[in-house]
Amino acid sequence: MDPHVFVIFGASGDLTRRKLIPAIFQLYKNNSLPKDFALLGVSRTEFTDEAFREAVTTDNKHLKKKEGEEEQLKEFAKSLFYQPIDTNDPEDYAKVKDRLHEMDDKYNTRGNYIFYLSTPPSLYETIPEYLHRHDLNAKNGGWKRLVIEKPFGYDGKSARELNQILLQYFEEDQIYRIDHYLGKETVQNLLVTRFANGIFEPLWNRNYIQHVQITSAESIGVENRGGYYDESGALRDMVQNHLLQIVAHIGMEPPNTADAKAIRNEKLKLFQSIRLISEEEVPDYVVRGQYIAAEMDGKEVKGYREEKGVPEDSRTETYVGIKFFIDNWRWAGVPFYLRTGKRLPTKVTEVVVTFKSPPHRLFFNVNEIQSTPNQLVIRIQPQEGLALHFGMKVPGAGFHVKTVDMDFHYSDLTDAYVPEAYERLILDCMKGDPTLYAMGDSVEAAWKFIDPIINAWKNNPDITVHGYPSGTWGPAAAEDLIEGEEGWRNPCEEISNSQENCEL
Ligand SMILES: NC(=O)C1=CN([C@@H]2O[C@H](COP(=O)(O)OP(=O)(O)OC[C@H]3O[C@@H](n4cnc5c(N)ncnc54)[C@H](OP(=O)(O)O)[C@@H]3O)[C@@H](O)[C@H]2O)C=CC1
Ligand SMILES: O=C1O[C@H](COP(=O)(O)O)[C@@H](O)[C@H](O)[C@H]1O
Repeated sequence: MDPHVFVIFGASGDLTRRKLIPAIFQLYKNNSLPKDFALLGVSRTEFTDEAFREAVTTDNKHLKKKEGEEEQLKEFAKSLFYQPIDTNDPEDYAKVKDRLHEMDDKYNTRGNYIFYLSTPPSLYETIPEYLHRHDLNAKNGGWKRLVIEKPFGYDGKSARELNQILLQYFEEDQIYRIDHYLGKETVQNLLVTRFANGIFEPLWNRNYIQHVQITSAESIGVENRGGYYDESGALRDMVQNHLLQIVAHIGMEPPNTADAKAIRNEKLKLFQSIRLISEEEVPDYVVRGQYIAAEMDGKEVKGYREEKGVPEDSRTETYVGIKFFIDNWRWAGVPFYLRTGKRLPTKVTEVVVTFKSPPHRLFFNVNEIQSTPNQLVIRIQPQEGLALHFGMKVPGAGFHVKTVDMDFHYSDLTDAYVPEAYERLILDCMKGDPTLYAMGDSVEAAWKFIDPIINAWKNNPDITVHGYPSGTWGPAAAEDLIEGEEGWRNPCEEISNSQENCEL
């Protein structure tokens, strides 16, 4: 890997401490960083190099050190530096440039820079422009890459404008739009499951699949991000990016090669095939909800409107359930269902593919023994793995069918270290591999699906925001989305509030 300086704008913020520094420290421990490497933190807070090092290493509760790693952490901290600037003052970027040149001299980093924007999104347009004014975007004299955190835009129009602005200062191959779900091993494994096996793909279409469900549940509330979240809501925070990326992995056609361009092109085609839900259809296809105070795991938790930074009359959704269709040859007529929410019973993300029942039913159950359609459950997190549910004969007289499971747990595959999503994505950017980053046109295509829903909610205040007690699976109205079918799979049939019992 080339030597370089990794520059973080927003270095005093939560994401830097929570995800970026722990990921880069892990890369350091795995010997994945180049020998000639330095990290420059930039934000307004007046840290010295030393104070910054302490804040993001020794004083960082998110950086989990194993016993005996203190020395490594001290060594790693020596490569961290900090430059306070007023991010809104173009002149101040000269200070960043000077520091970068000093580092090039000292660390032989050769003008190769990654600029990681981990600031409020309002700065995603400003920072690239000011970098350009100081010639810090030019490809000559070393490569330059720009990483943009989510949210990428607030709606389709702003995403398009942001793309246009970024492209004035950086070329598309320099821009890395991060979606950390793409860095999850299990999300990448969706492609391997589909395209490296002969058994799934022949069945992966409207002839055999009855419907597809995708659930991404969180038991936490909005924590200290109420201000941000209230402007965003579950639709923008989770569906526009993470969940639609999962849909793309499930729904896309096989790419002709596994390279970045081929995969990203197929995903784009998939996004373009999702049938838009018109504003008028929104009440029938989309359910929104907001968590209310209740007891969870024996503790009373606040309702969303009581959270810090949230207005007491907020109508922002903390839950969304959606039914939609993909209008192409493969998926014609197959309903897809998505749901995501905060303060649901547990943290779990999974895809459930329900297959059609056989055309003629030979075996009826005469007693309570259950028989359900075949389902493939792909667990993204936690207890990552895959389970196939199918019917088997119960031993004894007659033909009684019982649903049994054949399952695979990722943890059985290897003892090898599985990298965190941010670690994988940062490493790819360092290597100049954009495969797991989103392309500008895909992001815009994903917004096209989201925009009419946002508009319907904005223009029609009569569309209900359903309250749901914290610790439940969301509004009852979401059950009605899955009309005439099995209903949402409960990922934790055993004991709903405990992850340990949330079996595949
Ligand atoms: N935190 C998380 O878990 C996640 C965050 N993100 C995204 O990452 C980005 C950063 O999030 P997060 O770290 O949580 O946010 P924080 O509010 O914690 O940090 C924002 C950072 O930007 C700096 N900043 C620079 N200029 C300004 C300015 N003019 N106004 C306010 N802050 C400024 C702040 O430092 P200073 O005040 O010193 O200048 C601070 O370092 C956001 O876009 C967010 O959506 C995405 C996924 C998850
Ligand atoms: O981007 C976001 O993702 C997290 C969920 O990520 P996960 O890897 O823990 O599943 C979510 O909590 C947050 O609101 C959102 O901004």
